[in-house]
Amino acid sequence: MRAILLRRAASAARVDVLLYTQSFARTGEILSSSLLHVKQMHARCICFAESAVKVPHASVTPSVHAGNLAHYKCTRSYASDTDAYLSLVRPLSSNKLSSIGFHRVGIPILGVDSPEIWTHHKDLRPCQAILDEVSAKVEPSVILIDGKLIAERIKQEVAEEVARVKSQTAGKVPGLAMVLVGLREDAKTYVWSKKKACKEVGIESFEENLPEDSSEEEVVNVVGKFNDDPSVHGILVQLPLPKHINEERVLAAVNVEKDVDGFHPLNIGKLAMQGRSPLFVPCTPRGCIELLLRSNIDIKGKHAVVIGRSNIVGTPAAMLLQQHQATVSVVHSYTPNPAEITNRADIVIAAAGVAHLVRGDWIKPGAVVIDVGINLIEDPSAKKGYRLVGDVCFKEAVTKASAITPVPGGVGPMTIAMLLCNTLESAKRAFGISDQ
Ligand SMILES: Nc1nc(=O)c2c([nH]1)NC[C@@H]1CN(c3ccc(C(=O)N[C@@H](CCC(=O)O)C(=O)O)cc3)C=[N+]21
Repeated sequence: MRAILLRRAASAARVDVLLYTQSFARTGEILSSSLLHVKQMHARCICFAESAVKVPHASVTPSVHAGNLAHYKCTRSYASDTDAYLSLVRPLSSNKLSSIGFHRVGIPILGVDSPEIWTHHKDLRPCQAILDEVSAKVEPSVILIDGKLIAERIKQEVAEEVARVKSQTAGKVPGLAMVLVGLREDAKTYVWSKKKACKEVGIESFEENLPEDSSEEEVVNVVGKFNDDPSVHGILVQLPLPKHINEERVLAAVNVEKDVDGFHPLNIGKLAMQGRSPLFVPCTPRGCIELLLRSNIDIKGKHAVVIGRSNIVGTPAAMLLQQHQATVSVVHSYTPNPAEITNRADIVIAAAGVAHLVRGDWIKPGAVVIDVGINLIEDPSAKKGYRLVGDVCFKEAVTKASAITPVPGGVGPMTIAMLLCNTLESAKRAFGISDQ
């Protein structure tokens, strides 16, 4: 099964090297040294990890990204064999790959097992190298959409409203519960920043940390406990969950009236329908729209292109843009001409999870670019040795766009601000308090 998937993926992506491992975290160092070879060969490479971990290890991610030779994307979990399976650490030429069976067959790859792998890194010149050449050409009129600032304003509004709720309910405040399974570093950071934001605006936060090997039953039980707790108005199950846990079942267990992430099928379903109002809209897509609205950017009648089709960003973002009267195209890893389609967009929302996927030539002059990506890339000049970049090659796009969000400081802080808004709205519904 795994061999078939790997072969399919390799032929789809026209890669030279395929690295496969059970977990980036465990095999980081081995991968790093293999990737050095890859780098020297100027090969195209894809790394797979069985665990759905995308970013975490500085030791791996920067190497993967070094020189933009590689793009990687963790796929869904496959059959879980025993040891870390690092079979294909083979920096081979394409010819050699063919000789061992990795043909460029070009078959369409469809079906549930198809991994989401982007294959459009045509230009192997690292984005960084081009940057300095173009930086002189930046349009002075381009608007930098400051997500951090806008999120701060929203947090102030939320804080004022929380105070009003408190005074009208003899001291009751909104409550947000977070369920974290396992000990992923990045997840802990996110949960920490969400708790901090809650504190800033007067929302009470609850946290339940479950061990990585918890059973689905245990996770569902914790969700149930928060469902029954009247001081909790929002429940957030931090994603991704460990692979032995059925995400669909856990998310469906969240009381739809406390689903501040907006991931409950009923909320998503209503979002997809005309004339229905979901109780909650997913935070990141809502944050993108809010950035547009608060920057006085018209959505109505505009052509919007959403890059990526995930359940948590791409798909709900496309639905939300339609609710706002945009004409929407969704570009994904099987779209043959993503640059061409994106180049027709007035508004681009990039949510593919691939660093620097969107290059300058993808952007129509004057387009508005919202970059949802959060990717770590190697940067020796940075204190930690890596830095955060988006799905958009910022310095190229900034020469074309009329407005653009940075990473960090763009969509990220808005996700948290929208979570606070959703929690506040939920509490107001529970307390029977209307908007003033
Ligand atoms: N059930 C669930 N709901 C989520 O909303 C959810 C999730 N699971 N799993 C993980 C992702 C990721 N996420 C982020 C939130 C804020 C920033 C953020 O504030 N980023 C800052 C900086 C971060 C930094 O510097 O490290 C920025 O972009 O400026 C990033 C990422 C929410 N997620």
